[in-house]
Amino acid sequence: MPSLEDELFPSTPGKFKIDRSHHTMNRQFHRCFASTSTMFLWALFLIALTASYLSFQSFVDSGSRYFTASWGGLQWEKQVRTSAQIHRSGGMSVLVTGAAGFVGTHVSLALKKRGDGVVGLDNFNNYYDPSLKKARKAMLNGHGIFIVEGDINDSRLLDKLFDVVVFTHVMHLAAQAGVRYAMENPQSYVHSNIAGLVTLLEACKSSNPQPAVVWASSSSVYGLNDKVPFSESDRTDQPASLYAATKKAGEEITHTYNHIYGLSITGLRFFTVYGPWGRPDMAYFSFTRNILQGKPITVYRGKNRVDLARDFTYIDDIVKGCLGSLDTAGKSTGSGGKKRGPAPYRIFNLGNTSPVTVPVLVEILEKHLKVKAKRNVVEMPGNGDVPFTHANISAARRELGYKPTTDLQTGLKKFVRWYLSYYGYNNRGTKIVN
Ligand SMILES: O=C(O)[C@H]1O[C@H](OP(=O)(O)OP(=O)(O)OC[C@H]2O[C@@H](n3ccc(=O)[nH]c3=O)[C@H](O)[C@@H]2O)[C@H](O)[C@@H](O)[C@@H]1O
Repeated sequence: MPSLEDELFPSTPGKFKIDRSHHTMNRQFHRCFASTSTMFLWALFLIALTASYLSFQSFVDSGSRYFTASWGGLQWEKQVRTSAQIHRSGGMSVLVTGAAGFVGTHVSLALKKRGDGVVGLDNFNNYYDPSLKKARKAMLNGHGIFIVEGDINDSRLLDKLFDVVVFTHVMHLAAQAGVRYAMENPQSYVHSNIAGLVTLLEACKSSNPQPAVVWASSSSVYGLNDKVPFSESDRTDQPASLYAATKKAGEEITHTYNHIYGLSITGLRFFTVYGPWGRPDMAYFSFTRNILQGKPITVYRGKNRVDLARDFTYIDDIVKGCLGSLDTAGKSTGSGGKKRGPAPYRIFNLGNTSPVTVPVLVEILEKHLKVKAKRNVVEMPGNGDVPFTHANISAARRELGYKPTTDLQTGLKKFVRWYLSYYGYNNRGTKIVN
């Protein structure tokens, strides 16, 4: 039988080595542990020691979180409140996630300009050049819009924001975008488009009153659907990329929050949005950069040498669709995390209804840039792309008053003008050296 001494101090090499040949010490140990009351005291002492260690650890943890967090404090709360203030009668206070993103910047600005309260949230990740996001933020700051630097996965931050402001609406645009990047970094899509979405919906559902939620789905949910034009009632169960799959999952997830908790939900299927302050990862943007720098561009082509086509949609039209969605959203019905009645669940295509092929996109850019592109035409790799997109927008026209007015020629002209000025080119496409 092992002695009590062996059980308390197992002879693990290197730990608590006791010199067994030392008689005096041995006797002292036996005396020490002989009575049960001494043992009890030792046990109490050990428990107290462990407990104080654990509480010290949690103090250190929360302390470091407090010191490293880029949000919180009285001054911060004041900035959030001021930014959320409504300056028109019947206006709304909107939390815009992904506010330093392309669509987020334009929507935030449009809301602020018409007198609504806006608080932005963005994690400024480096999926593409964060300096462009910082520049958008600076522009928004200049218009009195405060952008909180934080992640939609941070439930403490979201709860805090809902504590500080009574948001009537949430415009949820934060996401991991990009169709082809999903093969490189699949986890980031799950992190933002699934986990982040759920964290945000949890905060919305628990908020009292609940806000109405309008969020960005994607035309990519139509996947391999070949019935044209794409209508909201068409099949969306054949996604061609993980990106599309996470957006489709978002549509199902938001449905459950509508069904169980009474959140008012509007999902917007954006069709290849482009324009000034756009996303550098998208074709029209990266083509422009390469053409100006004299570098080749890769133009994908579909099977049987068929050109790929997109229903490119100009940002100002998309903004009108977003504001129309917020204006017609209808209230959430839940409170205290409980549904009190049915709430609206809507999905709309926001497209342009006139697809243009990628080679024509390149021709338009060449014309506006006055520079010839070096094309490298390759067969579309199996990387999640779909051959074409084409929106049927009758539902959005009917319910939101959505009516796109900018064709690709006009929209790209505005984009090119912005690009040249932002990146310091003169209007002949020559870089201005300071
Ligand atoms: O409509 C949408 O829902 C999606 O629109 C875009 O996705 P995509 O249409 O693929 O836009 P681009 O990446 O700009 O590509 C446009 C077209 O150019 C083609 N392309 C792209 C890149 C390239 O180097 N070469 C090239 O020919 C693509 O195959 C595609 O046909 C966005 O990137 C997605 O985030 C968005 O959800």
